[in-house]
Amino acid sequence: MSELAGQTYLKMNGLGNEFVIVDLRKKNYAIDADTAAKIADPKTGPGCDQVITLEKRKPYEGVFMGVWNADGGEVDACGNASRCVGWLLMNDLESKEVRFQTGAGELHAWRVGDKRIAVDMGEPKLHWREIPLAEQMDDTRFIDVKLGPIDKPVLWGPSAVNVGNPHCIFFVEDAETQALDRFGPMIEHHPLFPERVNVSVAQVISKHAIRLRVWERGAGITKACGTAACAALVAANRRRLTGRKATVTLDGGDLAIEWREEDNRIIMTGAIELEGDGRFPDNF
Ligand SMILES: N[C@@H](CCC[C@H](N)C(=O)O)C(=O)O
Repeated sequence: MSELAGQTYLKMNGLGNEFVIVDLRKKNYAIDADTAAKIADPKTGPGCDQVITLEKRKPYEGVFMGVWNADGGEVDACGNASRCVGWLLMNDLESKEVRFQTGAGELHAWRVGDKRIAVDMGEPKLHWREIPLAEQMDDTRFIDVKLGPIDKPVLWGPSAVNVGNPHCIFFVEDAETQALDRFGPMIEHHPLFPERVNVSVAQVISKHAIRLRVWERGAGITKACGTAACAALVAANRRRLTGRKATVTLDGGDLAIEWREEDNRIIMTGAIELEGDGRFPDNF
């Protein structure tokens, strides 16, 4: 039996990217990788793509948002969960904006509609050491990695961007036909990415529209990935394929992404959904 037995949780999603959110701010325990994986697996818990914890975590001031992938690994950033947590905290505080902490730094979220939230996701990191890559690549707009079997590559030369977590983005003519379920895991575990990587295929529709499908590190294909949408817009703009503002269409819906020229920060705007609450069973 774990310390979560009897504890309540919320189910939320951002464009179908599913979260179980556990509020541990008044508890004196944290979750670990095994517990996160047990919560995320629908055979043993409520099931989700990411487990999100709200914590008082030292040395952070204020509320800390913990992000745990379905495989149990803890990571630093989650765009869709940031909108969900922003919405929850703003409701708690009866406020129109809020700041909270993550492993990737402080985030600022504000309300732009009833269940529509904007988040300042910070500045992208573009140097190969910051992605991180295992070897020097001076131009992260086009890195030397192949998607598919070494002797018969299907795609090659993605961009790499870190937006609090590592992303690699392949620009393709048709995102729908890419076998992301086959190639996603190969690239996620490619030795060029020492912390593994989130893998996207991006189809540029126009200067202001991108179609994106994502294989998430530690979670597989999800209906939407907010940080991937941010990374894709940055990569597309660096390749002069789009402007600095675009609608990114994921399987679960649209995100508006802007990479601001004046301060280099990425603003992500999109919907959130509250599905309901639940309680971990007494024998959890
Ligand atoms: N779904 C998230 C990203 C979650 C973390 C990611 N899988 C990673 O391992 O970095 C999003 O909306 O950004």
